[in-house]
Amino acid sequence: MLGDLIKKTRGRFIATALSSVLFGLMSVSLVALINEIINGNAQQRSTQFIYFAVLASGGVILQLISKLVSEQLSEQSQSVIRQQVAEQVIGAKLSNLEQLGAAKIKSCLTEHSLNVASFFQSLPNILTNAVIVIGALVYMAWLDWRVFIFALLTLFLGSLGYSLANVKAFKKVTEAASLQDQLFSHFDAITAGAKELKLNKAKRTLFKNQILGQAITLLRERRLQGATIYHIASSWGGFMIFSFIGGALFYLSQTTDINSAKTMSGFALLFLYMLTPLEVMLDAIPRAASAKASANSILKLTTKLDQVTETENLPLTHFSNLTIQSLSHRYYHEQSDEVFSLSPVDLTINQGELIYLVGGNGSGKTTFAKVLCGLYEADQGNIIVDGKHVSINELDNYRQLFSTIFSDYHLFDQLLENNAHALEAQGNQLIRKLNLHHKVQIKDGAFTTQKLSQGQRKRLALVAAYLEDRPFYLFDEWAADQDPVFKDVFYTELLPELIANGKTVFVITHDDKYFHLADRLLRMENGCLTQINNMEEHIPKPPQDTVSVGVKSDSGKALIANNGCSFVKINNAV
Ligand SMILES: Nc1ncnc2c1ncn2[C@@H]1O[C@H](COP(=O)(O)OP(=O)(O)OP(=O)(O)O)[C@@H](O)[C@H]1O
Repeated sequence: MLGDLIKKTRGRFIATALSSVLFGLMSVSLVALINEIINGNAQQRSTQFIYFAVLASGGVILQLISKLVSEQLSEQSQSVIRQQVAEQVIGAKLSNLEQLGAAKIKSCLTEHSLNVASFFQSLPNILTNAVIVIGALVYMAWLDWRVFIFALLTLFLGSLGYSLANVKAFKKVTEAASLQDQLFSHFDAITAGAKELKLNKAKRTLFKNQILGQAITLLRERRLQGATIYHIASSWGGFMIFSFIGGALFYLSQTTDINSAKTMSGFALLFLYMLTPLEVMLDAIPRAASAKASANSILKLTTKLDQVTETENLPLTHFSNLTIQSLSHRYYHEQSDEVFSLSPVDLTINQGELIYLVGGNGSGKTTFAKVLCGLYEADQGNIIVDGKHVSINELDNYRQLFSTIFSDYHLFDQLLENNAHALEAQGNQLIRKLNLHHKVQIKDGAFTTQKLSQGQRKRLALVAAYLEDRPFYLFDEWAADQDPVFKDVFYTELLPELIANGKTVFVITHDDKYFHLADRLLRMENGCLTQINNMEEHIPKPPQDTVSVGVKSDSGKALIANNGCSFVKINNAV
């Protein structure tokens, strides 16, 4: 993942790395120069001061450049990761997304991306400090090779302690990363379940303390455990550094042949100068571990998102007949070890047909609709459009035939049409037709509001679907939350209008009152699709008397109350 990031931010990464390395080199040279100035003679000093001025001002400028470019690098890397994950999510199969759940995806798009990007941003800083440490070691070797060997030995022991600690700490950090994904699903529940939590104090307390509270505590504990191990390792590293300084000083003070003022002051300067870079590098290790855990989470997510290679062919814009042959789909429920299967379906739909699909809850109507419009890849079977087989790679082109409103539809604020402005007049006309004009309009290619009732929002979704102007319309219980008047408008006006305009319409419905309007009636039962040929038997007889669930009015006449379902005359209303 880091390699990919470096590739995508190459320009800024090279600029940051280069300025950081140069700054590191200048810093070490400055230390060496200071030591030369302290121990040099008066003759050399004027030239040395010129060098000092050049190195110092060059260092300050390079540090500024490095900070500025690194800031840009951080923002760019964050947007690259987010864009990359978002693109993969958008391109993934619907079944993958449903299996993974929104929480994991959100967690990767936010926290995990930020984690990786912020470590990536600190890479140049780590590089600078690494250069300073390496430069200091080289200068040390030049001053005295024995101290240099001693330094290498210390570094080896220090890093050995770190790598041992890292094994344990990384487990905690990885665990924390997956706990964070779970926490995001609880965050979703806070807003999605706001009404339920507000209405039930006991549930709210349990959710707050046991579900959310425990998840937050567990995450905090794992992060803390990981950080504690790293801090202990860091202290071990600090101990090794001071042991080295102490040991080196002891050695230098005991060794007469190298006990020159220049060597001693050189080592003193180096020790002091190396302390901060070493600490920065030690501190970078826990952040690197956390970034690695986040990168792994992102990688795990993206590898579970199957991307389909699309063909160069143009999307389908029309069809005369659409045949599905032995098409089936199955869900596997891991927790209950159960399977729901849609039995192989054979069906031909002709352009301009109005088809109703009926069936009980959980019988598989929505699943079939998703397979029909290509949202789910069928486990077996074929889709044939005008005699041409639709391959998996052409499924996206095939999907462009459909405009759908499922019960969990999402209505975008923007129309998301290339010619959105040109469609405004038509859209506003439809809004008027659906009696929403006093609530909402389309302005600048977007709906002015979505603060509408459930039924009104669904009508607005219908406007958006109409504007898509696709040849095949699929409505999954669209009318379920419409009032009787609009139900009637939908079945008796809107659907026939769509058919009259050459569209094909597939409606999932429970409204038996309108079954007689369909060209064909299909039934789904336990995943089995059948066609109802004797439609009359399934169409309720029109009521012989008019309506009413009634109560007696003051005048003694029965009041008519339309309950929106079937109409029953109650003669003996009291
Ligand atoms: N995303 C999913 N993952 C796993 N199983 C699913 C998924 N969606 C639906 N199911 C299962 O498939 C079966 C059929 O569901 P489906 O939504 O197709 O029924 P339906 O006939 O549309 O029901 P309803 O009338 O209640 O909308 C159900 O038993 C359900 O548990």
